[in-house]
Amino acid sequence: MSRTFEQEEPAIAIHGLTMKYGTRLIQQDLNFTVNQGDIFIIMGGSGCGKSTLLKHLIGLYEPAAGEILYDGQSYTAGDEKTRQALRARWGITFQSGALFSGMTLAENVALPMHYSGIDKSQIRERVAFKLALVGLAGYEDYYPSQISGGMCKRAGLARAIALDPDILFFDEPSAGLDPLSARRLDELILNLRDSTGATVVMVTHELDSIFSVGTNSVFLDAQTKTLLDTGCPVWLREHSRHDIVRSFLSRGEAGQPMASRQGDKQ
Ligand SMILES: Nc1ncnc2c1ncn2[C@@H]1O[C@H](COP(=O)(O)OP(=O)(O)OP(=O)(O)O)[C@@H](O)[C@H]1O
Repeated sequence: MSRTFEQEEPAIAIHGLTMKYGTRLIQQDLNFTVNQGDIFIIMGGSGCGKSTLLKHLIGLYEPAAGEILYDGQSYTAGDEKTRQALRARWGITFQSGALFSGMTLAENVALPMHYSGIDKSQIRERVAFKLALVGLAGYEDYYPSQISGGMCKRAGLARAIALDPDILFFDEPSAGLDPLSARRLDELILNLRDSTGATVVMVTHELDSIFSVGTNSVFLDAQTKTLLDTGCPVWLREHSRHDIVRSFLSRGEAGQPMASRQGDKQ
């Protein structure tokens, strides 16, 4: 499917989404959009439902109510064929979604390619290209145990972009990294967005990341069990009408934005 930035449809539109575990309500009546090319941050206090929202976005859980659309196409109401076609356009990296330790970096990155019908003769070259994109050229034959945590995260990104996804989903991409490696990962995410044109959706607690790469966001509140605000994090820090959002975003020093912002205003 081609990626057209001129189109009016948002990359993702969420209408009246309610999420539950059994009878336990996590969040209700969420309405927001993720635009093409956004680096969209899902934020909020601990336990408010950020990962739960991400899992709904990638179809791991069914909404208790509401609808999720991609490029105007309903995933929620879609049949399995529609859903499969939509999923094929996503790249996903989970915090715990580590690399397979018994496989080299090249084998890890090649894994999704083997299931996608890509010609075997092209795989090695494509893997090398993806590893080069994340700064790991020449590391094809290393095992995860032979490289640093930051490099492992970057290899995870290479695997997530193996099939040229339109949307990248990350859960706490920089968790466990030292500040310098976390910053490098942010820069990489920004570069990948710019070089591949993918939309990025990520859960993160890290204020530095939120401000340096986030072009758009949603703030979930555990108490009211709904979203309080949506928009560019830098803008929300100054202008959210909710004290709790401004105060959450004012904790600590905010770095200068790295992103060439597409949504500095709401
Ligand atoms: N599979 C599950 N079954 C039942 N309850 C769950 C499940 N997963 C998460 N929860 C609960 O749902 C709530 C939201 O969890 P979630 O992990 O989405 O929050 P979060 O905002 O990502 O949290 P954190 O910032 O601490 O990572 C929590 O109270 C959690 O205990």
